[in-house]
Order: sequence, then structure tokens, then C-alpha cells
Amino acid sequence: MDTMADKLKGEMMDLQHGSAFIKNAKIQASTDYAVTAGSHVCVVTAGVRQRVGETRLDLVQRNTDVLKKIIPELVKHSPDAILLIASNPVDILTYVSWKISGLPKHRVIGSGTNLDSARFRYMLSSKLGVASTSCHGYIIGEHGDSSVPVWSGVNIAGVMLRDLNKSVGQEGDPENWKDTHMKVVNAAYEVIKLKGYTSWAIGLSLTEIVRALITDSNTIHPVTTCIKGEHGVEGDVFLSLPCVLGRHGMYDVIRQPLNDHEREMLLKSANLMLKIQADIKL
Ligand SMILES: NC(=O)C1=CN([C@@H]2O[C@H](COP(=O)(O)OP(=O)(O)OC[C@H]3O[C@@H](n4cnc5c(N)ncnc54)[C@H](O)[C@@H]3O)[C@@H](O)[C@H]2O)C=CC1
Ligand SMILES: CC(=O)C(=O)O
Repeated sequence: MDTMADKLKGEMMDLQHGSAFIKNAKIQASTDYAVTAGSHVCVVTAGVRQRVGETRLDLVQRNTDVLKKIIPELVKHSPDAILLIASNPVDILTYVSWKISGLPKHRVIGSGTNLDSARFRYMLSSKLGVASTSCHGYIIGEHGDSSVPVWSGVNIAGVMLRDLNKSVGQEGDPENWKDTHMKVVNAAYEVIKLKGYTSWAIGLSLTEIVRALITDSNTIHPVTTCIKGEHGVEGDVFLSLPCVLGRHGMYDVIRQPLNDHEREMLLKSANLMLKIQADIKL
């Protein structure tokens, strides 16, 4: 569903022409929300994107206004759906969607740091020469500049990086792992400068999350959810923590052990979100 009829028809046709490669999917598009009726999952990607030099948070009121139009229509046509938000700033817009939709918290999820964690694992992989899928580590908190790398948990086959290097990711680390997190934070800025937008990695990330939801997988993904009560966070703050996902949405948050520095960073991120939320015109 999109408001730009020609672009929408072009995207629909382009996808339909790939049908033979994707196991009998039925591909439909319309500018009328009726086409979304009875959805199990609605993925929301509409809205403006960052221009070079803009942060995700700069988009907040513009995209809140877009979601104010979209969310009520989606809920009207699919009252039992899970909403999966990708539009930026994704954490704040997940909060906004929860507020506007009136849905229970477990059915309003943001793509969050599933993408940042994938970028992190790719960058660990490049430095260690081990496949991304065998590099285990999480980025939590904001999908954006205040994201938190959980260095205390990064491991390869159970071998903890912090056991090999006590100052991993900290100031004064001789291996400068902190730079790996900076690369994750700067990744979208760099791609946007080069090609104007990001698309493939977020598409793959959303595919993984949707697959978890529709196959009732009980797999764990760092996605945006309400983290009130977790790690000392107070208030209805939506940020990413590792979550168990299944057919009915977000089943549980995994309470990772965090060190003091990681918890402080997460609380700082949460306070920033609360400040921005307070200024939004819903
Ligand atoms: N969470 C993440 O990791 C990522 C988030 N994004 C975000 O996704 C959003 C979209 O980015 P792009 O796809 O690159 O932008 P785009 O400009 O290619 O697509 C946005 C689409 O939204 C549509 N739209 C705008 N208002 C609408 C409305 N009221 N109803 C229906 N459709 C509407 C536009 O017609 C357009 O087709 C941005 O906010 C961007 O920052 C993009 C990449 C990664
Ligand atoms: C645009 C964006 O949020 C990303 O690619 O991370």
C-alpha cells in the first residue's frame, strides 16, 4: 500500500515478475487500505527518509504525522494484526504506533537494532575472519546514535572476547574494538552518502523478523519493544532488547546481564527517548 499510485504499480509488477522464485506468493498492491484487510503482520515503512546530514531523530514529527494517517487504517482493516514498524526514528515511531493503535504492547514491534546487530556481527566477522553467523553479539537500545554494544557478551563459540581482552570496547583498548561500534553507528550515514538510502540490509532484517512471527519460531531477535521495568528503565520507553518472537508477537524480553557501563548507556538512551516523546504532537 502506498499513496504514489504509479510507483506502487511499478513495484508490484517488478515483484510479480519474480514470483516464480518465491514459492507461490500472491503479490497485490493498491492505494486503498482494503487490500491490507485480514493481515497477520503489517510492516510499516512509509515516510520520509534522512537526507545527508540529517539524523533519524530529525524525522520525528514529520513521520509521526504520516503514521497518524496510516496506523488507524491498518488497525481498522486488520484488528488482529501485529504491527512491525521500520520508519524512522523507529523506536519513537513504535511508541507512537502503540499509542495511536490502542493495540497491546506485545503486538507493536519495531525493527530496532536487529539491523545494527547484523551490522555489528558483520564487522566482528571482518575483523576476526569468522563468518557473521558464528559471531554472537548484540547491539541494544536505540536504532541510532545512542545504541549500546553489549561487549560483555560478545563471543565466538562461547569464547568471550572480554576474557581475551579485559578492556574490549572500552577507552584504552589496545585492539580498538570501540571503532567497530562506531562503524555500526555510522553505517547508515555512509550508505546514504553513497547511494542515497539503505534498503537491502533492512529488507533482509525485516524478512527475518516477519518469518519469526509467521512461523511461530520462538527465536530471539533484538527488536524495539516497551522496556519499562527492564534494567532500571522507568516509563513507557520503546527501545531494543533481545525478544522472543512468535505468532502472537513479542512473548518475552531476555534479561541479559549488562555491566555498569552498558546499563548506564542504556539508561541514557532511554532518557533521551522520554525527552523526545514528551515533545511529540500525537
Ligand atoms: N529502521 C531501519 O533500519 C530503516 C528505516 N528506514 C526508514 O524507512 C522510511 C522509508 O525510507 P525509504 O523506503 O528509503 O523511503 P522512500 O521515499 O523510498 O519510500 C517511502 C514511501 O512512503 C510512502 N508514503 C509516504 N506517506 C505515505 C502515506 N501517508 N501513506 C502511504 N504511503 C506513504 C511514499 O509514497 C514512499 O513511497 C524512512 O523513514 C527511513 O528512514 C529506512 C531504512 C532502514
Ligand atoms: C536508514 C536506517 O535507519 C538504517 O539503514 O540503519
